Amino acid sequence: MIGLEGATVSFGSRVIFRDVTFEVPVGRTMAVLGPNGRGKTTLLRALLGFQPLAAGKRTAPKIAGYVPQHGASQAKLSGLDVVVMGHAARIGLFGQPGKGDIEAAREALDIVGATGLAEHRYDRMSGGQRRMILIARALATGSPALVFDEPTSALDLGNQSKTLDLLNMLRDRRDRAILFTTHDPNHALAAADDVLLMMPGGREINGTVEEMIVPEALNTLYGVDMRWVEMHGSGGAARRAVVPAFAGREYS
Ligand SMILES: Nc1ncnc2c1ncn2[C@@H]1O[C@H](COP(=O)(O)OP(=O)(O)OP(=O)(O)O)[C@@H](O)[C@H]1O
Repeated sequence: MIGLEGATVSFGSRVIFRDVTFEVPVGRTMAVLGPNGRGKTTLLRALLGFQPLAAGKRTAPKIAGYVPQHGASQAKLSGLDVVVMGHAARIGLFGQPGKGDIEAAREALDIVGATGLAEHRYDRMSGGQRRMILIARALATGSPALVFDEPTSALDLGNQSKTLDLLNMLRDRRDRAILFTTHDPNHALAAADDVLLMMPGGREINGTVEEMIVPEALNTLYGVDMRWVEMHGSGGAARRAVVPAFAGREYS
């Protein structure tokens, strides 16, 4: 389980969030949405213990799989080297990775469909390729908690779809607590069970996807009119998406 209880974080006199409580049990996935600068990354960092809490407490395993928004460029390391670092906390600072660590890393690369990147230099990869390596690194920790900071940002539509499929595949295993941030409510519809909304003005609310991803709440969240659209997905099944009223183009 991962979560916060009565958690407050401030930078100097500026409170980023106050008295936030939520939990993600093993087997569920939560999406966190909120406007730019509202504190989503800070919340993830607080959850993982990188950011001290001014009040409250956090629950997280000692080692969590964390996928940051931007991975540092890790000069001259191969994709495989970076994924093996997912085991670094287990290996220890001066330890050498053994056969088992390399096997675990290769398996994680296989799960994310990035086996072909194993021998490529990480610092020469595109943003999307690095993201896949970082996801594999998080899986290689073997942790029951996975935390993703905007896993679909800066990805083209095809890679957004692949990343959402991957999140769903991990969710369907129901053996981890998964948390991800996103700016797209449809990504919460696609890959989450629960949602935490960090509302403007410092209020947080959480509930199931069905309760939280509704036009009224999103109107308030972003200050933009939102509406449902009905459509047929690639499999022919009826689907609902939520889009801003500015989407599309007038036609007659
Ligand atoms: N170490 C820090 N010291 C001071 N202020 C900080 C620090 N880290 C973050 N902030 C501020 O806290 C606020 C929340 O930042 P954060 O990155 O958590 O927002 P976010 O919701 O993830 O934003 P975005 O959607 O734009 O990525 C911002 O105003 C940011 O400038």
